[in-house]
Amino acid sequence: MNTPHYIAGRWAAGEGTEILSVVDPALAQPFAELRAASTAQVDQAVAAARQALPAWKSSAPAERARYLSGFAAAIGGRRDALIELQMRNNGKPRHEAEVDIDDAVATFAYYADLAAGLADQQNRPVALAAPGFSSHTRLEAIGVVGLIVPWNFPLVTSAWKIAPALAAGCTLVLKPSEVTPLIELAYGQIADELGLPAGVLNIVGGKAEVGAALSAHPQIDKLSFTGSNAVGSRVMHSAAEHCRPVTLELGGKSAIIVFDECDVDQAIEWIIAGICWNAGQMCSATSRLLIQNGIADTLLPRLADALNAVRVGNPHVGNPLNEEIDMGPLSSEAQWHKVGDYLAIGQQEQLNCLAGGQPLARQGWFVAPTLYADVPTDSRLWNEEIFGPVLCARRFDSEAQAIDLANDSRFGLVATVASADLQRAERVAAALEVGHVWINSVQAVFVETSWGGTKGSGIGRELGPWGLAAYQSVKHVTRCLG
Ligand SMILES: NC(=O)c1ccc[n+]([C@@H]2O[C@H](COP(=O)([O-])OP(=O)(O)OC[C@H]3O[C@@H](n4cnc5c(N)ncnc54)[C@H](O)[C@@H]3O)[C@@H](O)[C@H]2O)c1
Ligand SMILES: C[N+](C)(C)CC=O
Repeated sequence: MNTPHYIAGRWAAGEGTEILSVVDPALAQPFAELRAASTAQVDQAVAAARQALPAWKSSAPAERARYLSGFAAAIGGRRDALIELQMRNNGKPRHEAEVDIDDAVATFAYYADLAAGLADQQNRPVALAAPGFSSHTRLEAIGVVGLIVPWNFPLVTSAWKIAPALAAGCTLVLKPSEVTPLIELAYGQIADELGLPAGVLNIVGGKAEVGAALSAHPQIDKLSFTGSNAVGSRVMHSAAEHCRPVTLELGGKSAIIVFDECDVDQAIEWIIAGICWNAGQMCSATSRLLIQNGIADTLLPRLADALNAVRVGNPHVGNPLNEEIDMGPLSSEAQWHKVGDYLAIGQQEQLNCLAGGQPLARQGWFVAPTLYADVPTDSRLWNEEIFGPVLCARRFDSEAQAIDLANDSRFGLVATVASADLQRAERVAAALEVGHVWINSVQAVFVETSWGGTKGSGIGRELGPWGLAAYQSVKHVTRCLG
């Protein structure tokens, strides 16, 4: 890949010093490499976005809606290629890669609709208690936005930022993760195909240096970052230097709470989906399992059996068994070492391991789905985001105790409540300090609902109308009628 950066409507070769290796994690083998952008190219991308801003910001919302619908259709048109690339570069099983495409398509289609409705919302009068004045509201694009994303759901996390930013009238510079630097290039190709005005959407690939240059850039009006807390904190520091806004979608250590009256088989399905989807590499992984005492002795051994039965394998397109796997490898060697370190800590802490507990001895970066029972609340595994298929369980007696345990975390992204008593489930959902709660469900995410965390899991919300508002600036025009 010789020209992997999209700047001012042109494809450019990288001028940075770093080489990014694009790896198939199931084989632990690189299949492409590319040169990162230089910081001068970051400047060029931001300058292009700045130049494109006045026209794009003042374009008719209906025109922006047409482009967004075009993105939705064109992603759908690339479905097979994007599925295969995600399987190959992320190690996702086919059915998971399909869900990501559907999510990206739905996101662009949804924000096309919201953009189409923007004209009606412009200049709406505000009722004032004071006589003698009138006021109306203008919703304006925030400006040039820098979007920095991780590798675990590359197409989706980018769509959640690009679509509302374009709908609002912002121009943007996207920095994909160095682990998955090819997948989001589809957005540049689509921009080309649709004739999106040059500079409205720019993509610069690279590692920390490129992200840092983008987040510190004086010509950026807002940063939206999805990734780790460590880097999110740096991005926020850079934003603070310029007193500009940030949206941060960070890590999690989310709880799934299973009450006595829950059906065991259904609970196992939700628990496994919450920890094995994307091999546990989800910000929203429900990696802390809280089980009520009355069901724990039945549930735990059956859960261990079910985890041992998860079909872990190579999702590679060339593998004839690729349709029959439930879970692929971890997406990178670094992540495999990180998860392996936590499994070693689990051994040192002599945790009660009921399933897995080891990286798998085979080619590729595979880890067995792992379950530790009765994990102490001061264990590192109980408190830290592992980002792998590692589940820590504890028992509880009462509803109040479950809520306290679930809320006892520096994170607050999501939670799942499993209970046949819906009044109880709603009560617990209301008491949880998180941004999204599922009741008796796998982690279904709908574009109309919000996404984002409380506490250390981030600042702001994506998706729904809140995701659009994140790229809008509110202005009031007040007139004296006298
Ligand atoms: N809350 C959410 O919606 C959500 C979604 C997906 C992932 N995540 C989180 O992302 C993390 C995993 O992803 P990751 O390993 O790619 O995260 P990461 O923080 O290492 O990297 C995220 C992005 O930041 C860039 N980056 C690295 N150093 C930078 C710097 N100094 N300045 C600016 N940018 C820099 C990276 O190149 C990458 O593009 C997990 O903590 C996970 O919980 C959160
Ligand atoms: C934000 N989401 C749900 C796509 C992925 C979390 O890691």
